[in-house]
Amino acid sequence: MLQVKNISFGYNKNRVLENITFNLKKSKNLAIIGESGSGKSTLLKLIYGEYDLDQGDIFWKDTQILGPKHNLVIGYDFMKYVSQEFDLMPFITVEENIGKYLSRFYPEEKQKRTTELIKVVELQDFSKTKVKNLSGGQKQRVALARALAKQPEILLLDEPFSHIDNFKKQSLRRSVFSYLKENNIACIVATHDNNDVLGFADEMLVLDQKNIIAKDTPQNLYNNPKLPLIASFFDEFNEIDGKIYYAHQLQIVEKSDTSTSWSVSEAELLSSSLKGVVKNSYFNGESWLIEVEYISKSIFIQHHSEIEKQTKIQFLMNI
Ligand SMILES: Nc1ncnc2c1ncn2[C@@H]1O[C@H](COP(=O)(O)OP(=O)(O)OP(=O)(O)O)[C@@H](O)[C@H]1O
Repeated sequence: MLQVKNISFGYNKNRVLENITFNLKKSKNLAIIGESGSGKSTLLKLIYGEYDLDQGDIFWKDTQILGPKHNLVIGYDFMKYVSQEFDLMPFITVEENIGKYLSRFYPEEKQKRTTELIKVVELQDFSKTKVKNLSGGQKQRVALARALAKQPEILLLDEPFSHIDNFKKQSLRRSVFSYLKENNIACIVATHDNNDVLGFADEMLVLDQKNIIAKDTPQNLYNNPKLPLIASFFDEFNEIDGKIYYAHQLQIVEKSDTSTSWSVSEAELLSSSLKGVVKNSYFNGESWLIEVEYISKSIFIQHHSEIEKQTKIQFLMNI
């Protein structure tokens, strides 16, 4: 188990993180989210032992994680860190980069593991390509495979799929996160992308103003976002009368047919609805996002079709 106990840290006198405490159990997946500059990468680096803490302790099982003041070489065998800079060897191939981290005393085993890892990151067509000739996203995948080569007990991932195109992203996420679960590897993922979290993370930790402001399952935080910062991570949202509503939780009231008058049940609905004027419609794939002016501010409502600008509409909170 990882134990982060009351740690504080600043690069200079200004603190970046203050009194951070949390645990992570074996083979669990924890996502760290927060605005740019909130300290996500710094927290991963501290857990990796890249810096000395100003205060507090970090343990993986019984081993205390110590920074450069105490360790000549940064890092521990049981932990791997994939940073936003991939730090690969450019002049050798993908399989050689991965193989560097595997024992050369068992060549057959080494080849088998390399092939397995290349498959996990879906780079089969590039195994013999020199890393310098790869795209940013392909390099990111090599860095992931290399981190997995030595079977870490815990993996720290900083924006792990940020350079990967949308075609590949979702299948790669499934492949990598299933591999981690099957091999009981704990992981901490710092991310801006809710797709890295929903469906994969067991828990989510939200950093803001140097502190942890929430820690819960993605489901609980999604269903009950106590703060705009949390809701904004998941989806387009609105604050109405101090309450948070996702765009899909608001509903534009429509007539059921082309008749000019409202039915009795529709009229009932209308009596509890709010009024606004359409400012814009944005195509969103499955639906449209309708921007509506409501009491001099914009709110966003998910709707099945485009609505002409300046149309007067009525809408309901539909939860
Ligand atoms: N090496 C450094 N020296 C001084 N300050 C730093 C250093 N690295 C980061 N910082 C500062 O520490 C704060 C936290 O940065 P960090 O990179 O941890 O944030 P982040 O949440 O990972 O951001 P992003 O989402 O943009 O990657 C920022 O204010 C940043 O400017």
